[in-house]
Formats: sequence, C-alpha cells, structure tokens
Amino acid sequence: MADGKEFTYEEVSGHSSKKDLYLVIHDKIYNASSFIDEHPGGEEVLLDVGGQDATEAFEDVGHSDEAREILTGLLVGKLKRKPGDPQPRDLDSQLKSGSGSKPATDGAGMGVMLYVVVLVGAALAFGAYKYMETQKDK
Ligand code: HEM
Repeated sequence: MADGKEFTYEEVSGHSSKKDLYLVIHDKIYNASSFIDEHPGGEEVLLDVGGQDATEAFEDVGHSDEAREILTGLLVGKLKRKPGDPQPRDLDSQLKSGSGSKPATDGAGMGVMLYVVVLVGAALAFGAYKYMETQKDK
C-alpha cells in the first residue's frame, strides 16, 4: 500500500507544482494533481498550499464528508515529522471543545453582557435616586 510511505517536510515541499502537487492534511500526504482541475474551490487555493501543511486551510472551509472521501483516494503517504518542523495548530482539540476557529460569537456574547451590566446599573441608580427622594420628603 502506498500509504505506508513516509515523507519529510523537505520532501513534500518539493511537490508544489500543478502537475506534482502534494498537500499535508492532518499529517497525511495527499497528491492533489489529479483532482486540482475538478476542485470546486478552484486550483488557486490548492496551489497556494502546495507542498505545505494545508490542514488549517482545508478545515477552515468546513469541507464535506464527500470531500474527505476524495481525500482518501489521493493519499500517498504520511508525514515524518522532524524536530524543528512547523507544527500544525491543534485543530482537533479546538473542534472538540466546540469553540471552533471563530471566536466571533464570544465577542458578541461579551457585547451583550456589557449591555446587560449597563442596563442593570442604570436601573439600580434610578432606584436609589427614587429611594433618596422618598427619604427627603419625610
Ligand atoms: C486535496 C484536498 C482537497 C479536496 C479533496 C477538496 C475537495 C473539495 C470539495 C469536494 C468541495 C465541494 C464542497 C464540499 O464537498 O465540501 C470543495 C470546496 C471548496 N474547497 Fe476544497 N478540497 C481540498 C482542499 C482545499 C484547500 C486546501 C482549500 C484552501 C482554502 C480549499 C478550499 C475550498 C473552497 C473555498 C471551497 C468552496 C467552493 C464553493 O463552494 O464555491 N479546498 N473542496
């Protein structure tokens, strides 16, 4: 089986042309040359990550199961990581924790919290003001 073959980053980086295009996704090596003309996302994006770690680019798009099936057909081997090689971002743990790669919702959540705090503060201040007024009349 071809998937037993191991490539170092250096070897993979030599395969970055359209006719000879290797991508690293989750530490596996895929030969995308036969697929590049059919890629719905276009050839440009694949060439951009040719010979490099494309894990982040691939996962950011949120490719379908069908796309992942195509991938298995393109497998040529796995990555032999050497000390000093670039490390991929820990996507798996991000996906598991559910936060994904878009913390934008957290930002929105913070905005809403701030709004609530201001409103509650205003209500309390108003209540205190009214209370002081009733005290004054006595
Ligand atoms: C060999 C690796 C890849 C395979 C087999 C592949 C396969 C596919 C497939 C089948 C689709 C159609 C939608 C879907 O089923 O999810 C798609 C869409 C797309 N792909 Fe890839 N892809 C690969 C790598 C990449 C990479 C590295 C990028 C980099 C950004 C990328 C960007 C996109 C984009 C932007 C779309 C959406 C196109 C649209 O909806 O107009 N793909 N890909």
